[in-house]
Amino acid sequence: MGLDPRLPESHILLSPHQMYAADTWAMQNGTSGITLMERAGKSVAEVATEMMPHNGDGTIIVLCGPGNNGGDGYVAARYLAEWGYTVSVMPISDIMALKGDAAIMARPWIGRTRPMDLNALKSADLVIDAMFGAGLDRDIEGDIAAVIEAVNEGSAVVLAVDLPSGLSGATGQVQGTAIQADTSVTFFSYKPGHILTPGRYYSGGIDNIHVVDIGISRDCLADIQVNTYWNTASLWQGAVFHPGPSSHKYDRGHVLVLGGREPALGASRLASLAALRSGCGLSTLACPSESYSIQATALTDVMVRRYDSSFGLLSIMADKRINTIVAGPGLGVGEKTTETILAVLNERRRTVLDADALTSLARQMVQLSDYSGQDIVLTPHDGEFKKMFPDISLDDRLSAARQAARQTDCVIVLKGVSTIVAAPDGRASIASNAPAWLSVAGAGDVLAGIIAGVLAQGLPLFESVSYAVWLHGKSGEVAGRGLIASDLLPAIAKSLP
Ligand SMILES: NC(=O)C1=CN([C@@H]2O[C@H](COP(=O)(O)OP(=O)(O)OC[C@H]3O[C@@H](n4cnc5c(N)ncnc54)[C@H](O)[C@@H]3O)[C@@H](O)[C@H]2O)[C@@H](O)CC1
Ligand SMILES: [K+]
Repeated sequence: MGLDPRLPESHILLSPHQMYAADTWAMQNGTSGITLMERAGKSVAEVATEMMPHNGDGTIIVLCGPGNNGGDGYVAARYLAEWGYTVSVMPISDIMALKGDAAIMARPWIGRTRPMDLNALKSADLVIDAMFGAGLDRDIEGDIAAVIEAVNEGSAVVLAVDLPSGLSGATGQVQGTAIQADTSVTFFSYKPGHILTPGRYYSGGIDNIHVVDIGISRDCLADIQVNTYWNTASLWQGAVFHPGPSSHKYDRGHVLVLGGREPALGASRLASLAALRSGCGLSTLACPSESYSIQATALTDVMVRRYDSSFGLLSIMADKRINTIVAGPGLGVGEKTTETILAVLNERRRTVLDADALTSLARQMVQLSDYSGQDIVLTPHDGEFKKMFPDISLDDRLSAARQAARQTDCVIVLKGVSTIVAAPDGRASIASNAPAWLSVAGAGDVLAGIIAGVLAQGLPLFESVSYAVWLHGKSGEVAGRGLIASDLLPAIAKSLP
């Protein structure tokens, strides 16, 4: 079982670097490294027993690496042997070169230590991967890569200690090659690499990553600048608007969606309806005169206005109750769009820029940082991101989103399997709840609308956008396989927390 997302602080993700700080804090405050390792290894052994037949049959091989991850492996092996399992250790490096806590933990191991045997690895019942964890600092190559390939090709069930070896805990990327684990046991908190993809899949999937308490007090967090979060309820639940008995629609904000011309009329409709479903009080779609009657006929719950110039748009926006704007879905790419967006930005409302708005801005090299201090959200997918930020590599998506947020002073929603929300102040959330079938035409338009609908309710920006991304993923799950974008609209209502 993975971590319960409703638990307070379950959303905190510590990078390997921050985890070292937590370990160090614990050691300076009375818990020795040996004690931490003993607890870590014991909890690995406990999870291992759940993966083995209960009659004690079957063979376990523990692959032990050169550092403290290997130390955890020796402890796990000792407990499993004590509990009657057939377990052997296969070190991937010279045991005599072990240092510190790992060397201390290798000493009491009196069970079988065997030389590397790829065939034995392939046919074991369970392989415990204690080769590398937080200390992975380069690509895996050569003999060790061959060991990993043998484990991945073999029939053994695989339990990874802390992280599957070869997986970066910071980025979720594979360094050279990586163990494909069925289950992982990590300590104190998830690491970003467990939630980001492909790391989440290499770790066994979110429900199969156990986070265990090894006795590190939460007090250590006071000394660690946590800025990366799993996008779950405990991150944003304090920031969700729940209308009270006397609440009025005007308390819940008014979203204005800027629509364009044929053939993409549905996109802005989806966004304007998604905004309403997400709890804002009112939603208006502004569109050019030529598409007015089509949009007005198609929409019942959304008000429809016409505008044919920036001037016309500004007269609609003279209504100060309109507090959030969505520009992009179906707006069209080009100079006119850029001009419209600049007119909107000068009005200083909360603004969501998506799709055609992003492409138009990228072409004209508009400096969004000129609007610094405003609440602007950009929602690029990879293609749009590359056009907007050609100098930022997407190899490490978390860093890329953070860099773009800092550069533009906007909140970046980098859409993908694990959508990242990054704020200019360095905070970032990573979502893990979007089902594969959410990737359909129009789903992005719905997301832009949900974000605006939540933003219109006036709650803190980063938490609101993270919540909106979560709600979009949840709606995809509720709508189920085979969904089309408009199925998401009723599903939003069923997904509200
Ligand atoms: N006292 C502690 O600090 C605790 C540490 N814990 C465990 O310790 C781990 C971190 O230990 P370490 O910092 O020793 O790091 P690791 O054990 O993850 O690995 C470090 C070692 O691997 C080598 N290495 C790194 N990348 C390599 C590559 N690509 N190819 C070959 N060799 C490579 C390094 O040179 C170093 O010798 C955690 O993941 C966790 O499992 C837990 O026991 C909890 C307590
Ligand atoms: K490992």
